[in-house]
Amino acid sequence: MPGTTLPPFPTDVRTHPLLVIDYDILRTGDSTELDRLWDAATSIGFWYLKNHGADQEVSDMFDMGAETMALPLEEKMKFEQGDDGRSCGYKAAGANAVDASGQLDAVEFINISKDDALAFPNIVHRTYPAPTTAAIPTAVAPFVRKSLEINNTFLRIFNDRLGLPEGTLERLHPNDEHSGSEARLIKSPPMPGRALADTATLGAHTDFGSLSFLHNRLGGLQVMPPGHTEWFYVRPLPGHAICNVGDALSLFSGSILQSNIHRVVPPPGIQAEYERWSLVFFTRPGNSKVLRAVVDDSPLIADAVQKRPDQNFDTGSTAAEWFARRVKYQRIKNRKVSRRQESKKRTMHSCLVLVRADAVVKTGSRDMGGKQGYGTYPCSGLNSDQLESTIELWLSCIPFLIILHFLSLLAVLPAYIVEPSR
Ligand SMILES: O=C(O)CCC(=O)C(=O)O
Ligand SMILES: [Fe+2]
Repeated sequence: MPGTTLPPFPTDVRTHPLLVIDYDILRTGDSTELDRLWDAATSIGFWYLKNHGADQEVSDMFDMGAETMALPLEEKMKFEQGDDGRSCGYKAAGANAVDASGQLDAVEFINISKDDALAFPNIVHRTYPAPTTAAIPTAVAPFVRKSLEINNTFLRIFNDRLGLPEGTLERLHPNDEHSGSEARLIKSPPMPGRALADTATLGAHTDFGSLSFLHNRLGGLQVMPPGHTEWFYVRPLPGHAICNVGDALSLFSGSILQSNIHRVVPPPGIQAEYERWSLVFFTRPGNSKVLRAVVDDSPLIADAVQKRPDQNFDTGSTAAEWFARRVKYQRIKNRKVSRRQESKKRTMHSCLVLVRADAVVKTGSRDMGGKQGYGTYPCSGLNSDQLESTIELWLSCIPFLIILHFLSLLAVLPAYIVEPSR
């Protein structure tokens, strides 16, 4: 809660260190800082950012969040995001699944579209609860503008390092095209003595978009770094944002930039007794942009793609279509399946788990979050939807194969029957 003194992050839990990038130094074009950012973005895809200059905007957003979340649930539900794949709006705790078994999430959040924030008082996508709307000109729009400025700086740097013609990545993320870019304010309830400290409150996932600019105060965020099979906490550092690469940018770059799997669990130790608040800005590609590696414009990306023939670098989907599918699938209501479908899904899930484990072992790379994730399975070159359809197709062929087998037996059987009687 804004203004509350929070207990320190415990020293006895497993954490993963991230590189600290200094935004002030980065903007001067300092080559050491640029190299360090490149190292972070191409290894784990996560880094801390200090001196980002967004402290006031972040603090105003947390105030807006506290007022919005204090509304009665009934009021917040009038602005629910719905089940049709739209992200902006309110999401109540328990509306999303955190894993394939259907375990529910424990966080509530409000997503505010960059398009609504920048067009205010015009409405592009939807309306928001009164305290959110009142804060759009004073808190939300300034936070969105600052976040875009920072993420666009990263895009320009990555553009240069990837050897792309000037402005390529920025043209895939135009500020003035409608997109899924949005600010998200998340609240998790206190979870004192929670027995299932290992149960995610926000399920394991990779971020759909291109870049995320995250601010949290309490622990709970965990990453599974490449080459590991265990979760590590990311220690929150005062005044430092946590930045990460998402699936779309990873795809554009032919997987040179890494989109890493992460999740949120209850804060460790005594911190679990406090409400957990976090704030993210997601930069996502323009709605009309097709999600595919930019091979024609960069020999570096073309080479990276060529070295990964197992991976599909052309989704054939626009950012709008891809994003809507991901959001929709997270909703628990869209996961309700009949008992027959349930067992079929379970079979498919087992297949997916095998394929995913195989992918990690074979390539040393992370999967993109499986059923909750948004990306491709490296060893199959398919995204989770495509992989699921392929497995479904194979499973549906089984009865046909059995009949074929039976018919071929019938064809050879007379010979067997006639033969012995001779
Ligand atoms: O709350 C956090 O620390 C992380 C949130 C997150 O990963 C997300 O909203 O995508
Ligand atoms: Fe995330």
